[in-house]
Amino acid sequence: MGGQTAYTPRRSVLYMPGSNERALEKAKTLPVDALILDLEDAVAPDAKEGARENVCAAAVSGEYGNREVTIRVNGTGTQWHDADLAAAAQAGPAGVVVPKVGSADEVRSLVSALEAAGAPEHTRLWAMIETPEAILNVREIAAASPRLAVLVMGTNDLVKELRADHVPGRGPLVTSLQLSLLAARESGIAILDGVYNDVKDAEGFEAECVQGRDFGFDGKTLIHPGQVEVCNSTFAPSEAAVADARGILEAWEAGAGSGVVTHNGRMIENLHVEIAERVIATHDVIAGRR
Ligand SMILES: CC(C)(COP(=O)(O)OP(=O)(O)OC[C@H]1O[C@@H](n2cnc3c(N)ncnc32)[C@H](O)[C@@H]1OP(=O)(O)O)[C@@H](O)C(=O)NCCC(=O)NCCSC(=O)C[C@H](O)C(=O)O
Ligand SMILES: [Mg+2]
Repeated sequence: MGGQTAYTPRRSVLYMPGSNERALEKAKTLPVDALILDLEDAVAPDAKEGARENVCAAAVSGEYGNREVTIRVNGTGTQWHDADLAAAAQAGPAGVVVPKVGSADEVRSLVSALEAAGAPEHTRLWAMIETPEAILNVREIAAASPRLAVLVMGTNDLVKELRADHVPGRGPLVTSLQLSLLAARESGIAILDGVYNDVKDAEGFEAECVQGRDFGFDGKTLIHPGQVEVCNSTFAPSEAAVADARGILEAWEAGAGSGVVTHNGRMIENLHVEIAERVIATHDVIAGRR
């Protein structure tokens, strides 16, 4: 496990309430990599059924271009879960996002339910990691099914459950974020960082994007269109990183056969070449989307 797979851009993954038809429309014009059309926390109980119809119609519409469209259903055990999951499976989005997943058994039973409801093969499970139970089981969760493609951190619920606070630097969450990252990388699946709630705090948001990128997240979940551009550029290789990667590959080729060379005074071994190749491949995929 943990081998390199083809890069799917998920730098910016925007939530929008399934009940907000204006937002569903606006999303067609936003430069996001993926969308999470929400039926859970952002939708009031009496709006759930209408929202379910909206998000399924959006998922089958084919109007979102190369954006990955996913549907977040209500959690296992809620009164809406079964109908949400069945409708989402039929709509066949890229992913069905399930909140508050707690165990590997739950992953397997969600996958069985998706298959029983006729979900097409391309519809993958995205599991939200946002409870103490999930953190303590995250290694087994990440490895539970080949249909599980993405872990999504739910840092609002996690802060609530831990009785922690949202603080700059996210000290109270670091252990949970890193355990989840370890689990995702071991199983070779993607992992997305949680949302930043203060949509007016551009500086704090950028700092959290940089932190998530430096930790190793593939991208970040977002709640507002104003967060998209910074997120996209933070989670893409910078021009300097691409130039450096090209330099590493050239230096390696020039020193063909030797197990170690230098580039800009730094030691380069095979593992640095693999990193450089990943940077270039990531850059090429992102450049191809423009
Ligand atoms: C946070 C918001 C409620 C702010 O809404 P509002 O004040 O209306 O924003 P603006 O007036 O600045 O909006 C400007 C235009 O942008 C559109 N818009 C706003 N948000 C979105 C969006 N998410 N997707 C698409 N389009 C959006 C507005 O319609 C305006 O358009 P226009 O009128 O044409 O100019 C709001 O941003 C919002 O609802 N965000 C999403 C909230 C959400 O989905 N929350 C649930 C997930 S977060 C979570 O809980 C994760 C996890 O479970 C955890 O535990 O952490
Ligand atoms: Mg949550």
